[in-house]
Amino acid sequence: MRHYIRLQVTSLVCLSAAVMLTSALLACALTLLRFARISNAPITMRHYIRLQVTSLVCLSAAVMLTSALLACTLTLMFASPLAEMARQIRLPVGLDRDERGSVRGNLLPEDNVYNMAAPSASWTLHQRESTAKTNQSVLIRHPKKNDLDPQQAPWMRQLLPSNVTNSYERPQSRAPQCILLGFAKCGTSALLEFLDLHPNMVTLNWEPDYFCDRMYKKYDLKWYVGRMPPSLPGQITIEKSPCYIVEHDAHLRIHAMNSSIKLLVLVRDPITRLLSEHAHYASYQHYWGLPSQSFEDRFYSNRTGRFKTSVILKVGDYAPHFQHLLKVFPRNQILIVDGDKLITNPLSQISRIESFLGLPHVISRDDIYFDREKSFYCMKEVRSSSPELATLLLAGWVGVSIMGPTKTESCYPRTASVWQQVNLSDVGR
Ligand SMILES: Nc1ncnc2c1ncn2[C@@H]1O[C@H](COP(=O)(O)OS(=O)(=O)O)[C@@H](OP(=O)(O)O)[C@H]1O
Repeated sequence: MRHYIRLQVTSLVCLSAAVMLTSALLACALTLLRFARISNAPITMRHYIRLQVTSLVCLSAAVMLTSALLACTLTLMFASPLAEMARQIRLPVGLDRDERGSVRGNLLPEDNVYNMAAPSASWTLHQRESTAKTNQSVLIRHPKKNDLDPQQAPWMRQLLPSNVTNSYERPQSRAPQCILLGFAKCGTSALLEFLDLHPNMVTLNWEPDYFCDRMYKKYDLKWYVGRMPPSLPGQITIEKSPCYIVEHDAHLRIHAMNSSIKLLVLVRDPITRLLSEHAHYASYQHYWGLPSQSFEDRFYSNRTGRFKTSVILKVGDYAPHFQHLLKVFPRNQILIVDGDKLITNPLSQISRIESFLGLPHVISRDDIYFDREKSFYCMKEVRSSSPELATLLLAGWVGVSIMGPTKTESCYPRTASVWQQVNLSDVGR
């Protein structure tokens, strides 16, 4: 706290000095200019030019000094909360902090740092073979130099005082080394929350959908990487976007970003999945006061006596999606997680994921409990991922420096409320 107050006071002193110096230099420049204009004394051309030049030099000096002092002030203001964040960020297993805040210990084995190699030369051919849309163009973006490099936030590095954090413990946004591709309504949100309990995993708590058409056409890789929560080396960044598994171009795009990435795919009994999706839509209709649509109305055509070829139905037809995914990625980079077991025995699936990612088995029975009312396993404690940079900067600006991990009980609340709003007789149960 003392250190923080000292930093804030110093930054304020810098700011005041900047303001005073600028005013003094501006006043000087203006006086000289004015003197040159109104002086009745006979003034030679040489004299006049000298005056003008001196005033211009004064003005430039004022601008330069102000910028330097402002930069200094901002650095001091932001450095403290950033350093605080660096101190509080969860350390991956294998690293420890000593009482002075420095990091000690060995990083995880090499195979945890997945290779971000550029796609192989054979990729273009492979791409043509694997996509069914041979005569359509598919937008694939290969990483450009520095796209995936977390060191590309030099301004953040500079803001971190080197005596507080050493070079490799600085939290940075990194491209995910693992992606949860879907399927929607199979428990993807709950799974990600469970995984966030692991100190070596950092999860993004919203769905960027980056590799799906809608976003991919708008944003580049730098944007995507920049959205990832800050992590330390040895920590695996994970994001989930259920559109990736059903949009086959997304498989190609992910491969183009990182051909050795690890992928998780969560599946569940397709009928339960479908009912869940129906319940989800029904709850929205209910919420917006729209007429409710029965399961049959949504999926079954009385006219043709057949199921409608609905996108929602196609999602649960898992096979074609896996077929395509396996054309793009080798089987050993994909882990299929059982969504039904995730509900009854989450630890069985979490443990498989820990092994798959080469991480120590850390998440245990002590981290979760069964909530009878919700009929789901919940987390005893949520260790929040690192705060988003924007929040951090804002916090720094208003002088809030203490941002510890939040400790709250968390349970995924959606289910019970959703199902209550749906008449199950509608869905033939
Ligand atoms: N632990 C735990 N807590 C709560 N919910 C759990 C859990 N494990 C799995 N599930 C199931 O997750 C279903 C929602 O799936 P998703 O998170 O993939 O939905 S979404 O695609 O993000 O909308 C959700 O489906 P519904 O029950 O239909 O809501 C749950 O059945």
